[in-house]
Amino acid sequence: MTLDVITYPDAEMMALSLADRIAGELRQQLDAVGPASLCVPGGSTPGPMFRALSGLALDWGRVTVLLNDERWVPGDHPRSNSAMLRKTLLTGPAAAADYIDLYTGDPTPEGAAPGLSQRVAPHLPLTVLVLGMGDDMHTASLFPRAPGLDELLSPDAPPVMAAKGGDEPRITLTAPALQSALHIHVMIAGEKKRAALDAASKADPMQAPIAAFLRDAVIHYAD
Ligand SMILES: O=C(O)[C@H](O)[C@@H](O)[C@H](O)[C@H](O)COP(=O)(O)O
Repeated sequence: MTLDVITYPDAEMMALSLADRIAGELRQQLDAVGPASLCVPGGSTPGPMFRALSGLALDWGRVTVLLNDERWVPGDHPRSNSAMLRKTLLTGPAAAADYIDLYTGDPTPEGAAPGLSQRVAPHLPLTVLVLGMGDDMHTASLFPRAPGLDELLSPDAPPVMAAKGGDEPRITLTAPALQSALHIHVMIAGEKKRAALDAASKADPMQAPIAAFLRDAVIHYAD
């Protein structure tokens, strides 16, 4: 598979330029179609892009924001992706966005998944999807060879399911929900991830889950 890769001179350029591009895609949806949805990764790479995006002029009140996935920890936990998002994206003008928090406080992600599927379904297809990738080629909480990965990748999967394979229990959007997006961006930094992405482009999604999204994605890369 040939990858559509944009290589930036540095991480700051990647953050600013991707933030601009995403704002343009959301504006286009808001102007021409109706309410927009923006689904974003956790992890450490996207913080600077989120800070840039949060300050851009947009009718944020008509945008729904949600994470690709969440670790099953409370919102004040150091591992909470929501905590990171509240500090970086859901601030300034972007604080007006509607935020779907994937951590519900239920004892298990399995118990919360059906309710979250109902909450997320009206926002599909996603307008803009941004994905990150781990060195192991996982994306969202779709981990290589994890128990139940085949169900998360199935075209019949509900929008949200519990996931295994990370350090703690997780909840994740499934492959069909993520693949619904009108615009898909993969954001990676560092040579190790670039090499992993090249390997993933030749691999099966069960071994390299990011592969399920590469055909329709624009890859944004900085060293
Ligand atoms: O909660 C998570 O772990 C993420 O949503 C995950 O899919 C992330 O995007 C990658 O692990 C990359 O993370 P880094 O940007 O920290 O390398």
